[in-house]
Amino acid sequence: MGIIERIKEIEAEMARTQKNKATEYHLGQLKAKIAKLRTQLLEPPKGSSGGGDGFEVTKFGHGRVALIGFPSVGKSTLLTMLTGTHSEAASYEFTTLTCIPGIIHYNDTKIQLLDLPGIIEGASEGKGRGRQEWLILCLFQVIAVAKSSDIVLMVLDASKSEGHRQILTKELEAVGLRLNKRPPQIYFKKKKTGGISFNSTMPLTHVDEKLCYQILHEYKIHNAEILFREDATVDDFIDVIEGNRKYMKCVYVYNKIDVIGIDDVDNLARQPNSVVISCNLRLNFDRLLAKMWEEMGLVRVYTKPQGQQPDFGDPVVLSVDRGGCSVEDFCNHIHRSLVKDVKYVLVWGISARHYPQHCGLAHALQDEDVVQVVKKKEGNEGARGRFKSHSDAPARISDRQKKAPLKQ
Ligand SMILES: Nc1nc2c(ncn2[C@@H]2O[C@H](COP(=O)(O)OP(=O)(O)OP(=O)(O)O)[C@@H](O)[C@H]2O)c(=O)[nH]1
Ligand SMILES: [K+]
Ligand SMILES: [Mg+2]
Repeated sequence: MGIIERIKEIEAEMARTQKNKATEYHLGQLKAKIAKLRTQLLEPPKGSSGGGDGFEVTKFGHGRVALIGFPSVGKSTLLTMLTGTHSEAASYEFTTLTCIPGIIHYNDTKIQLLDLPGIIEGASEGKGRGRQEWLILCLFQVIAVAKSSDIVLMVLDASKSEGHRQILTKELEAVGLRLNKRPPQIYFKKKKTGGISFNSTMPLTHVDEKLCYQILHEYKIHNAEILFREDATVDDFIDVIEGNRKYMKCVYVYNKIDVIGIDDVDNLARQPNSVVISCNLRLNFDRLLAKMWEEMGLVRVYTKPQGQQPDFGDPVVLSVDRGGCSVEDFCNHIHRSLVKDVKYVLVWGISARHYPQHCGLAHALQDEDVVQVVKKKEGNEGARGRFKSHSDAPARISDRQKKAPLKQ
C-alpha cells in the first residue's frame, strides 16, 4: 500500500471514531501516524538528486515573494502587471506550469516576485484524475519555492466561495506550511537517557501527560524534556516533535473585485491580512505593495561617507527575520572584515535618540536609518566629523524620521 493510501485509511478511521474522552488518546495517536506519513511523503524519493528539474530559480534582489493560489485566480496576470515580466495568462487552468520570476521596484529596493502553477484541492492527497503524480510533484515544488520566500501572497478569486481560503490553507498545512501563526510555545528536547520529564507553566485543557506519552511512543521517543508554555493542542505538540514546520507570513489577495458587488468587496477588505484588487481595472496595487512591504519587515539603511551625503537610491537592506538588523549585521553586509575595524557608528533616523547618535555594534537599526562608520585608525577625524555634524547631517530626513521622538 502506498503512503497516500495509508493516510487515507487512517483518515477514514478517524472519521469513524467518535470524539470523546475515551477515544482521545487513540485519535491523538492516529494524528501522529498521519503526521509521520506526511513527512515521509515530503522526503525526496530515494536515489533522486533531490531536485534538479524543480521550480527553483536563482534568488535575486533584496527579498522574495511567492504567489500561491488555485488555478486561474490571476497570479500570472498580477505578476505581469507588477513586474513587467510577461507570464502567460489565459482562462484555462494550469496555464502556468513552472516558476516565473519578475522584479518589483519598490522603496529603492528590488523584490523578486515568483509566479507559480496553481494548487488544487486534494493535491496533497493525490487527487486529480490521471495526473496525480504530476500534481503531487507540482505541489511539493510550489511548497519548496514558497518556503524559500520571505512571505507568501495567497491569491484568491473574489467571486468564488470564501471557503477557498480555508481549503488552500489546509492544503498547505498538510505539507508543513503554517501561515500567520507563531511556533507553539512548547520546549522540547530529546535526551539520551532519563525518561520523559513533562511540565507545564499553566493548566492544559487540550492535552494531558498520558496523551503526550502516547504520541512520543508513536515516534519511538523514550527520553525527552517537555515544557508547555501555553495551552497548546495535540496538533501543536506534533508540529514541535516533527520540527520541520515552516512559519510564514501571508497576505490574502482577493483579485477580480471588478466582478462582484461593493458590499462583498467591503466585506473581503475587512478580513485580517487581506487586500482586495482588480488586475483588469488596475485597482488597489498601491495598497497591495504597501502591505507586502510592511509584512516583509525589510530595513533600509543608507551609508553616509564622512563629509558627504548618503546615496538615497542605494540602501543596504537588512531583515529582522533573515540575518538581523544590528549595526554589526549592517557592517557584515558591507564587508566581512569591517566589524573589527569599527570604532563606533553615527546614526541618524528612527532608531537614534538624538541626531547623530554614537552607537556600538549591538545597536538595532530601523528602516531608513542613515549610518556613518567611524573606523578605529581614523577615530579622530570621525569625531571631528561628528562635531561639524550640523552641516554634515543628511539632507533627506523622511517623514517617518521627522515623526520619530527626539528624546535627548
Ligand atoms: N474579471 C477579471 N478577470 C481577471 C482579473 N485578473 C485576471 N483575470 C482573468 O483570469 C483568467 C486567469 O488569469 P491567469 O493570470 O492566467 O490566472 P493564473 O492564476 O495565473 O492561472 P494558472 O496559471 O492557470 O494557475 C484570465 O482569463 C485573466 O484574464 C481581474 O482582475 N478581473
Ligand atoms: K489560467
Ligand atoms: Mg498562471
